[in-house]
Amino acid sequence: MLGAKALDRYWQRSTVILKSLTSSGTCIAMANEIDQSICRAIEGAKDGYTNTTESVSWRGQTSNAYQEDFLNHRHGSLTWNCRAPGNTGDSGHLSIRQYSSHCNDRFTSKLLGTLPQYVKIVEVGPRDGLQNEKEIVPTVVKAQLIKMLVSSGLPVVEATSFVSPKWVPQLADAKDVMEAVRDVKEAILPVLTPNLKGFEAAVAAGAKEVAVFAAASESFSKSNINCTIEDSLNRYRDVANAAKKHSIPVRGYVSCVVGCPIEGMVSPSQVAYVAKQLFDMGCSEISLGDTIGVGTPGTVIPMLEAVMDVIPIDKLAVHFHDTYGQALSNILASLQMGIKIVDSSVAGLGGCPYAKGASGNVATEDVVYLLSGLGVKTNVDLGKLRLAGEFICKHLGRQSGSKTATALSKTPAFASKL
Ligand SMILES: CC(C)(COP(=O)([O-])OP(=O)([O-])OC[C@H]1O[C@@H](n2cnc3c(N)ncnc32)[C@H](O)[C@@H]1OP(=O)([O-])[O-])[C@@H](O)C(=O)NCCC(=O)NCCSC(=O)C[C@@](C)(O)CC(=O)[O-]
Repeated sequence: MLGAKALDRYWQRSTVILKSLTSSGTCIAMANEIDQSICRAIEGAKDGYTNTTESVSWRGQTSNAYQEDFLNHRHGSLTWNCRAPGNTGDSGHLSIRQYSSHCNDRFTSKLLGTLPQYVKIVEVGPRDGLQNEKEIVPTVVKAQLIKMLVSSGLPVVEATSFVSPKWVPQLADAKDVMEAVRDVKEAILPVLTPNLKGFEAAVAAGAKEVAVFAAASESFSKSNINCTIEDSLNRYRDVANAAKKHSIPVRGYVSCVVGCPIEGMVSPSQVAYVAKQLFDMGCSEISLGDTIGVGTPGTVIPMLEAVMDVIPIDKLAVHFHDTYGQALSNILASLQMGIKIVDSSVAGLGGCPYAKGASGNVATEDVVYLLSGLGVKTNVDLGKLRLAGEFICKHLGRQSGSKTATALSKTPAFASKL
């Protein structure tokens, strides 16, 4: 017998475990653990182990029955697609099942609900990532990073910010960065603009899309952009009106959608209010930022519910930082609610200079891996994306913040099959 029966049994067991973990917010980490166990077992089987100690394990519980079935299927190859339960595919191919909303699986479809077929990833590494670096990254490196990210298939790569160089010296070369990527046509390269001055400079530098950034917390607004929420909304109305004249789309960010580094918890109604103001002034997309990464599905879901009451869901994006390791859980919860746009940062670069303690954004590599496992299309080539991550990490002299990139760099044989 091939290993498919065992996989079916194993998959069913895994989904039951996942169900019990959903409320704890740790399901994704655990799911990855299960996936990796399966992959290790398969790799062991493929390498022809007869006496391997590798087996599927779950919190110390191991099942040799699964191991035996894997081992029986020694020459199987790894394919990434979605198959109905019981369908083992061509003989000689062991299928690691991916969930997709089309899968008619007893447990996975019930647990995960209907997920989008395609998710647009908005890469924010060159802006949100590099704005927080101690060392100023040379323009040529920034431009190379943007080009590598675009070549991986990312549809949107936020390139830089036209903010005050006194406030964010790391991005003082915004004009030069735009000049260096002028020939990039395959992706949209939006830039942040905090006011009309920034907008005009961005347009002069060739920006075709801009973003404004408000906050749901009064204290954060003051520390980030030196004005109240209402004053910022007035500035952004000016930017939105000017952008209309140039037919330039404006993305609106709301920061601190769950918590604020100064004020603590932020109410969903306050987030909905600021988001609606941005939407009403003409922002074509609203990105909801958990700036300090404190959210869990327990706080993110009510926040999204409040915003979805006032803004169409297809206009909403989520932007999670991974300070508490909750970003992937939050993304899954958001997808289950119908969100189709996710912000992330290559190698998990990032943080906000005005949000003490905020760690990097969720890593794009991890998001792509998650979505691929769920059968959700992104059109991003994980191999090329990893190269972009390696490139910038090498320049910064540090390890990647992406678990996926780190794991794949240690298992090149597995990486080559993705
Ligand atoms: C908003 C300001 C400009 C107000 O700064 P201010 O000091 O209150 O502004 P001001 O109007 O008094 O001007 C002060 C000086 O800045 C200049 N200035 C004024 N505007 C610009 C401009 N656009 N570009 C270049 N220069 C500018 C202006 O000309 C003047 O120059 P001076 O006369 O002293 O030589 C400042 O606070 C600022 O630039 N803040 C940016 C902060 C920032 O970039 N934070 C990070 C991005 S937000 C984020 O990361 C969160 C997000 C989006 O990722 C989502 C999430 O995670 O939640």
